Amino acid sequence: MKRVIKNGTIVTASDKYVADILIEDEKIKSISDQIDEPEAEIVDASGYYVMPGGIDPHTHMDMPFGGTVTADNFETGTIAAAYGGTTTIIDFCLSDKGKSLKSALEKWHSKSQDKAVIDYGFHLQISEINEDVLNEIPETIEQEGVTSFKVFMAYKGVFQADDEVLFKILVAAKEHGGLVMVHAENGDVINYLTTKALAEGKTDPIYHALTRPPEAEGEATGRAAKLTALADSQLYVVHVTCEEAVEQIAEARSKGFRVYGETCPQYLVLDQSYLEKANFEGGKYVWSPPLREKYNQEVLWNALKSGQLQAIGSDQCSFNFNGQKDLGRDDFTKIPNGGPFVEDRFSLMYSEGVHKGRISIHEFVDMVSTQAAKLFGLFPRKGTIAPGSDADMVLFDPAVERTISAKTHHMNVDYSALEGIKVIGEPVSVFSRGKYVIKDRQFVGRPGMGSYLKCNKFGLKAKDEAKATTLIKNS
Ligand SMILES: NC(=O)NCCC(=O)O
Ligand SMILES: [Zn+2]
Ligand SMILES: [Zn+2]
Repeated sequence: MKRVIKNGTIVTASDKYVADILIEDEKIKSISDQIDEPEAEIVDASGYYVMPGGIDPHTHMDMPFGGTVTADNFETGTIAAAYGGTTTIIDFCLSDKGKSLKSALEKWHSKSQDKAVIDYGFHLQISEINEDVLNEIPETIEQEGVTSFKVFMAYKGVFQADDEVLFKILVAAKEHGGLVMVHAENGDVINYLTTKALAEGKTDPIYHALTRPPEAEGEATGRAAKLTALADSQLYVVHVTCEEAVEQIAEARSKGFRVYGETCPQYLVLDQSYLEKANFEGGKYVWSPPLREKYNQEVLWNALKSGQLQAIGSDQCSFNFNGQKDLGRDDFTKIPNGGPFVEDRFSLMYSEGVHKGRISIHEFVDMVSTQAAKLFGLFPRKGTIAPGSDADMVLFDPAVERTISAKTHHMNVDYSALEGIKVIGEPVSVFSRGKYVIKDRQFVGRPGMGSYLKCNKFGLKAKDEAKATTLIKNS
């Protein structure tokens, strides 16, 4: 099957130009001023940006957490992702203590295959380390194509791992070409503060934020960065929310350590005051790390612009307000942590970032797609528009104005944490490996059309290389 996307404005992390794109089977075959292919189907992209499909490096689909299971699974979650312009997710596979890493991956494959409508890879969460786990890591990287390992420094008694586990994983990752990811909050301090708050009768959602202070995130981020330096390894800090954490990442990077960071749209547009909404409405905004005081938003935008943070993940982890979030109506620690963002990540970043003049359109593409492809071993198959790359593309209308609402979103969740926020720009059509998933704003894909992606080993200094390439091109 051949398709030509005509007259669109192609935008990548480094370039913007009008040209035609020939798609043959699943790949981009060629890009040229004018492509005339008599047998090809023509797609008119005049007036649209043609951008690489979004890559969301942080999702939790069909994940058991907080005594319940996320509202979105790999089918509903990836359909929503596709509506939002995302063509690849990298989901967190949870491993069980005492069981093999292979069995965890098998479980995640059975949750996702036949369901996902876009391509997907896995990060593997690890909370214990022993000889068996260490022996499985090389095979996990080489054969399973899982090259990133997640350690939670918080959620005491559930996922939390100690520094010995983190350090051993950092050493193993260095040796075998993996990238270690951390949820950086000091879980022991948080455990003390939450227990104390409950004993004092402080049960409302706002105490979720007040018992997880930014210092606890900054401390854990700095500790993880220092252990990374000691192991001469590589680290990706997920969902960075505050000045205290950004400072630690910037300091490590200034010393030349391979420390990378991600933030999420929710931390750029919402703040701690949302947790104070009356009638338990604040429970809708409970996730970890928590929303912060507003000044942190500018800190995060600046960190993205200056390259201290590289990528944008959604941290999609949806729970219904009715029946799930309300498990914690009388005790904020029982509110399942997480929010629904996979559908809005791409458009929100365009609208708040590019439309409002905070970032360039190239920085936008870099943050929502290219950097994740580079850091997680998918580039250049994913994350760009170039001959030989997968034909994962978004036709994006930058002129549409719309309002985010649970009434119109496609996530399987009964509220939107972004309800009422106006955005400029909308994905009109979305291609996954050359096939329409979204055509003229309608889902036309089918469950199972997404493929599992084996990721390549970590490539050193992905961000720095990207910057160097841009500088050479612009000079
Ligand atoms: N973020 C959150 O509250 N839930 C998902 C799990 C995690 O990323 O910490
Ligand atoms: Zn986390
Ligand atoms: Zn997460």
